[in-house]
Amino acid sequence: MSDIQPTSSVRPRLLVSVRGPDEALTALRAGADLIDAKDPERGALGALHPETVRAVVARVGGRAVTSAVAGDGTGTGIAEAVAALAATGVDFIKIAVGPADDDALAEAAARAPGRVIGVLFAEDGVADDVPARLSAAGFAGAMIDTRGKTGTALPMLLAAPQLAAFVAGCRGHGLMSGLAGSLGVADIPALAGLGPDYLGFRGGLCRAGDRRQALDGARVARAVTAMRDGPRADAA
Ligand SMILES: O=C[C@H](O)COP(=O)(O)O
Repeated sequence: MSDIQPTSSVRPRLLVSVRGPDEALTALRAGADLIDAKDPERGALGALHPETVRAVVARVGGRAVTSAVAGDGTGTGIAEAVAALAATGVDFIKIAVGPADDDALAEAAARAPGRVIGVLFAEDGVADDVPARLSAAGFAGAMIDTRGKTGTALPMLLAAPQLAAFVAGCRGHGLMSGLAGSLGVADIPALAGLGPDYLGFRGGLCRAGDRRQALDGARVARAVTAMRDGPRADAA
């Protein structure tokens, strides 16, 4: 289990979503901090087969934090999916938490204690009580992503004060916080200044900016540089 925990770290880490072990190696070699296994052919939270996730974990070999999405369903089905992914050895499992009730969230989190991250979609808005609910359910973190992957980036859907309030709420409840959603390297300075634990990317780091094409190691490296040289939350 890698060491990423909710911290007051002023510089966010870079999460890169990959579709398999080869892309995981590309992201790792370019300097990504979190390698996130997901199927870009199946929407914002498309789950890969557990054996593919296991292969990603093996290829990363502990050199970065790993995560995998369990799908965008909710309820008891998601609890089984969490258990299946937990068995692959992946560090964190991401699930959609939109319509789920607190009992379903707690059941899902209990299948991988301290390893489940709740994903909210910006299009649905972010209620103020989400960090408290997820923390009470036993989640390790929360992130905001975009459901629609047609190029409308997160900052076009939620204003900086809303994102900052979400990040602060997560930190106040001991949750890791992540921001993602059709982001590009140019989005890094403003979002890094809000103090999230990580920023998530795929499409903006793929060839032609198309999340369904291959991950581009040079673009990942540019994002790593921008994250490293960008503003710090305490400079905000
Ligand atoms: O978790 C990461 C995001 O889903 C990345 O996907 P995107 O940059 O293509 O929106």
